[in-house]
Amino acid sequence: MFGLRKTLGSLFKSNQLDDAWFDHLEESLIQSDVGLPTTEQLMAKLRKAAKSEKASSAEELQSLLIQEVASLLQSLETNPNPLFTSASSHIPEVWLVVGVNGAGKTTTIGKLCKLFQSQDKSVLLAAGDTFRAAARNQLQEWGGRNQVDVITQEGGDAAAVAHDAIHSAISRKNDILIIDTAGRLATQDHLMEELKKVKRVIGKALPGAPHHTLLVLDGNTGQNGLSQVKAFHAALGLTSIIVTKLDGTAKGGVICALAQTLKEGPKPAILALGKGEGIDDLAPFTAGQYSSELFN
Ligand SMILES: Nc1nc2c(ncn2[C@@H]2O[C@H](COP(=O)(O)OP(=O)(O)OP(=O)(O)O)[C@@H](O)[C@H]2O)c(=O)[nH]1
Repeated sequence: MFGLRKTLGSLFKSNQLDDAWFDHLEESLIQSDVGLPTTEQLMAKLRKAAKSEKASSAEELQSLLIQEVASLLQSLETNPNPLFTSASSHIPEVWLVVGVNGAGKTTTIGKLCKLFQSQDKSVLLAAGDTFRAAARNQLQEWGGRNQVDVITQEGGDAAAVAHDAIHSAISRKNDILIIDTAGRLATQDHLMEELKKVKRVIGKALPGAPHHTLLVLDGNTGQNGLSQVKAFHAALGLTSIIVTKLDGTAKGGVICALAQTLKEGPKPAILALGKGEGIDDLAPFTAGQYSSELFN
C-alpha cells in the first residue's frame, strides 16, 4: 500500500546488517515523513538490538520495528472507535469537520455518510462552506449519492447554517449530523475565529455538541501536517482525525511523527484512513495494522 513498503521490501530481505544498511533504513524513514526525532529513536533501538544480538537478521529487525511503531501509534488509537460502533448516546450525534483546503473533507463526509447508513443510522448533512457555491454543490452531490438531505444557505454564515442544521436534525430525529466547513489555513486567524464561533453556536444550540470535532488531514503534507494538527487542536480541541490520500503514497510515516508530536495532554484519536476517492475507500485505523502495513 505505502511507498515505504517498496523501499523496504528488499532491505528487510538483506543478510548484511552493516552501516550502509542502517543508513538506508534511516533515510527511508525520514523520506516517508516519520520525522527526525522518531526516526532517531527507532534507529537507536534497532542498532542496540542488533548489537546485543537480540535481533540478528533483517527479518527480526523488521518485526522489532513493527512492534516499536505499533506501540508508538497505540496512543492515537481509540477503543471503541466511534465510527465503527453502532451505539451512540447522543441523538443527534454531531460531527464538526474541519481542515485545510483540499484535504478531502467533503469526500470523507461522503464516505462517512455511507458508513453510518450501513449501521442503520439516519444522517443529515450541513454545508458550512458558505463561501463557495461549488463546495455546497459538491456536498449536495455526495448527499444525493447517499440519499441524504443537505442543509444549505446561500450567503449567510457558517454558524447560522450549523444552528439551523442542529434544529433540523433534532426535529427530524436524525441519528447523525455532519457539518462540513470551508477549508482554511490554521494561520488565517479570522477564519480560525469563525470556526471557534461555529463550535460555540453548535454548543449553544445543543449542549454537549459537537460530540466529535474531526480534522481531515492530507497524509502527504509531511511536517506541515503536524503544524496543522497542532494549530487546529489548539483552537478547537480536536477529538478525532482522519488521514486521507494514503493510497499510493510514500509518505505514510507522518502518523508516526504525529504520535510523537501529540505526546502531552488530551489528544485526538485517528479514527480512519482515506485510501482512495471512492465512497468505500475508508478503513479503520489500528496501530498494529498500520505499522505492519508500513513495514511489510
Ligand atoms: N487518492 C485519494 N484522493 C482523495 C482522498 N480523499 C479525497 N481525495 C481527493 O482529494 C481532492 C480534494 O477532496 P475534497 O473532498 O474536495 O477536499 P475538501 O477538503 O473538501 O476541499 P475544499 O472544499 O477545497 O476545502 C478530490 O479530488 C478528492 O477526490 C483519498 O483518500 N485518496
